[in-house]
Amino acid sequence: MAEAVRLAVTGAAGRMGREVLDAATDRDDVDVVLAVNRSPVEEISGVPVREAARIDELLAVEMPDVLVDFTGPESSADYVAACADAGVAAVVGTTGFDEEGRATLDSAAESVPVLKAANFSRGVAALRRAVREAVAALPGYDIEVTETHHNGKRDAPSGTANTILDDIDEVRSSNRRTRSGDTDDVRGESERVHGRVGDQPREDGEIGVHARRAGDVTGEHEVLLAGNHELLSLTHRAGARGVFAAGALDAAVWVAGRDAGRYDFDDVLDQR
Ligand SMILES: NC(=O)C1=CN([C@@H]2O[C@H](COP(=O)(O)OP(=O)(O)OC[C@H]3O[C@@H](n4cnc5c(N)ncnc54)[C@H](OP(=O)(O)O)[C@@H]3O)[C@@H](O)[C@H]2O)C=CC1
Ligand SMILES: O=C(O)C1=N[C@H](C(=O)O)C[C@H](O)C1
Repeated sequence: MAEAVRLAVTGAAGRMGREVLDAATDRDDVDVVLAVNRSPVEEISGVPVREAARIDELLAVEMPDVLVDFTGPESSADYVAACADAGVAAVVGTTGFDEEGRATLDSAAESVPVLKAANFSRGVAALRRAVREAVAALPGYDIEVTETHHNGKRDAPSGTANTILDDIDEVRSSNRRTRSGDTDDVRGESERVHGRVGDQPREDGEIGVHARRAGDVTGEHEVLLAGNHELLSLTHRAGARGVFAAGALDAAVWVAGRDAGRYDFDDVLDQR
C-alpha cells in the first residue's frame, strides 16, 4: 500500500477545518502532521494546533506533502504563497478571492501544484454538468440562481454560485458562436442581477442571483430555467460538511506528487 500523504491543515478550528481533521482521523491514506489556527486552540480531534503566524517555519520543519486550506481569502493567499516557498502542494477550498488573491495562486502554481475548488462535493460536480447540459439544450430560457447558506458565511454570492454562473456564460457564449458560425460574434457575460427591488422588470438574457443566509444551512444551490410554458429546477443540498471534507481529502491524495500547475476538483473526479 502507498504511504499516507502527509497533510497540513490551516483554519483548524473553523467549521471546515474541524471537519477535515475529523475526516482525516478515519482514513489511512492521509496523516495530519501539522494543524494551525490564527486564534489559540489546544487541539482538535486529538491533533495539537499550532500558531498560524509561524506557518513558514512549521512547514519547513514538518515537511507536509499537501496543505489543505479552508480559511478566508486573504489568509488563504498567504498560506498558498508559503506553500510555494516550502515546496508544498496546496488544496484550496476557500472562496471569495479578489483579483490579487487569484494572481497569488497563479504565481504559486508556477512552482507547486495548486488545486482549488469552490465546492468539493461530488453532487455539485454532477449539478454543474447537468446545468451545462440544460443551458445548452434550452437557449433563450430565463435563468435564476439561488444559494442558501448558514448565517456565518462571509462571501456572497457563494463561490459555487459564481462557478455555476461562469459555466452558464461559457455555454451561452459557445451556443452563440455555434449559431452564428462567427467566432467574433461572442457577446460578453450575461448581466448578473443581484436581487431585485422596486420597478425592475427582467431584461432579456439577465441572470437573477439570490443569496440567502439563515440558521445552520450547510449549503444549497438551485438553478431555475424557465421558458416555453415550462420550468426546470436543478437543486443540490449538502446534508453535512463531511461531504466537502471527504472531497478535499480525496483531492489532497490525488494532487500529492503532481507537477506544478493549477488543478480543480474535476481533474480528481475524471481520473477515479
Ligand atoms: N470548497 C468547499 O467545498 C467549501 C468551501 N468553504 C469555504 O471555506 C472557507 C471557510 O469556511 P468555514 O470553515 O465555514 O469558516 P469559519 O469562519 O468557520 O472558519 C474560518 C477559519 O479560518 C481562519 N481565518 C479566517 N480569517 C483568517 C485570517 N485572516 N488569518 C488566519 N486565519 C483566518 C479562522 O481562524 P480563527 O479561528 O482564528 O477565526 C478559522 O479557523 C470559506 O471561504 C467557505 O466559503 C466552506 C465549505 C465548503
Ligand atoms: O461557506 C460555506 O459554508 C460554503 N461555501 C462554499 C461556497 O461558497 O460555495 C461551498 C459550500 O456551499 C459551503
